[in-house]
Amino acid sequence: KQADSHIKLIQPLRSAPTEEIQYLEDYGRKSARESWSKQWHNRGERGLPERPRLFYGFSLSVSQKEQDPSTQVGACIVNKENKIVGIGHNGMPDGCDGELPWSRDAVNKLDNKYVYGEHACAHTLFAAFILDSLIPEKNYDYSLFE
Ligand SMILES: Nc1ccn([C@H]2C[C@H](O)[C@@H](COP(=O)(O)O)O2)c(=O)n1
Repeated sequence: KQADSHIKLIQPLRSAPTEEIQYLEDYGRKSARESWSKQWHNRGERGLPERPRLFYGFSLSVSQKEQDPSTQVGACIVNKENKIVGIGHNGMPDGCDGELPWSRDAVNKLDNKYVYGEHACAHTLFAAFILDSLIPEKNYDYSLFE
């Protein structure tokens, strides 16, 4: 799909220091609550551009929804206009929560999550494309993000 070349996938570094993760999570929540349009083109106090930092914050926040007991990964898909077109996390396919195993090293490979689980980026990308095809006018409510 042509849109592929226009999107950026933003995922937090798993090795980020705890305090930075906490900061980004708080930042994501705070930004969702407040009107921050005036800051949109500004740089944050830590020197990072506001938007990537905000997208990181959302990714980190949504990763907390994941049920995988060992690793929670969030993803945020942003189009060429820097609008969020998808947000999601790793996990089992929709509708299969509670049905499939979370084991990592069971002897029988079919008892391991890796056979069934979806990476956060794939899960989110898929959902974004479904949304895109269901609403071709792209008339999403982006007011929260602008
Ligand atoms: N880029 C990545 C890498 C991994 N994940 C997910 C896939 C699994 O649910 C989990 C890894 O589990 P572990 O081997 O750490 O028990 O993380 C992802 O979504 N995106």
